[in-house]
Amino acid sequence: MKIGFIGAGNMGMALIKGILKSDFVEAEDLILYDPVREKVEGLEREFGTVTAKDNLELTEKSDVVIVAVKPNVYDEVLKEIREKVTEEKIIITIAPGITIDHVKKLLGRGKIVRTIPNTPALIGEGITAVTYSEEVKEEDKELVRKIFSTCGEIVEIEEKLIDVAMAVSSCSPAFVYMFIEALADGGVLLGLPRDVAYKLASKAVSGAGSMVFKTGFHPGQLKDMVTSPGGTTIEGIRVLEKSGMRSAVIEAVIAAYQKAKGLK
Ligand SMILES: NC(=O)C1=CN([C@@H]2O[C@H](COP(=O)(O)OP(=O)(O)OC[C@H]3O[C@@H](n4cnc5c(N)ncnc54)[C@H](O)[C@@H]3O)[C@@H](O)[C@H]2O)C=CC1
Ligand SMILES: O=C(O)[C@@H]1CCC=N1
Repeated sequence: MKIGFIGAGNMGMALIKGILKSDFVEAEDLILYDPVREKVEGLEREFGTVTAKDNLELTEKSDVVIVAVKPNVYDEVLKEIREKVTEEKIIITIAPGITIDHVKKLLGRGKIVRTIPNTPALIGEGITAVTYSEEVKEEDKELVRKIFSTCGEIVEIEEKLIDVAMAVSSCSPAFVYMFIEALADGGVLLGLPRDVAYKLASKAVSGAGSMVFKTGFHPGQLKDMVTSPGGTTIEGIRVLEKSGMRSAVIEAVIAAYQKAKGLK
């Protein structure tokens, strides 16, 4: 089974490296194209992936094609590969705002899978939201699950919620990095060495995320387990609530979602 990647930028590269770290496919089963040839030739040298001459050759040789270009390049790429897309090929999109209907109109055929991954895929800690066109059979879904499971978790949701998932899990790593920076800055202000502050802050954030994911406890319950009566944490919470932290985060999610509606 051959998996092609059109585009090896930040997200494409995270998925490629996530897949390479697993033993799901051999490196030679990954066929890559990016006009910035150094990106894919570097992978070929390091891992033994295959560099395609162009997107057409990539599509012809691949059973699954993952289109990992910016939303405004999608139309150009889909029109370019159209002649090589057969009924049996699985075409996977990873961009906000690109609907299954839109891809179908441009390609005319193929099994379309719409996903939204995130960059922690690079270390196998990603999560990908997935939705399928009706042409996708159960065995194809199983294959898609296996591909994205090499990069972390997957959730299957209705297409109308994909861009909501994008805001919550694909944009949010950037929001969380800002939070980590801010936590560390606070520590540095109070005298912690910068490297120690990043270690403490990042592990606290990933550990807290895992507590929610793995225990299934309500985040409020976990928060209460940290917050001793009359203690230190509640003092910090008072300041965060006064500063409108929750509302700011909700507004950020809405803004990211709304932006997806106008993309392409
Ligand atoms: N960066 C992220 O965290 C996430 C990105 N996405 C989506 O993934 C897609 C890619 O985003 P990034 O990797 O961040 O962007 P990027 O700009 O880092 O990568 C895009 C890559 O596409 C290549 N490219 C441009 N024209 C091409 C063409 N005609 N054929 C083949 N390759 C071409 C570029 O050279 C570049 O390497 C976007 O649609 C983005 O919305 C989705 C979820 C998360
Ligand atoms: O910022 C962006 O547009 C991309 C899509 C989701 C995360 N990064």
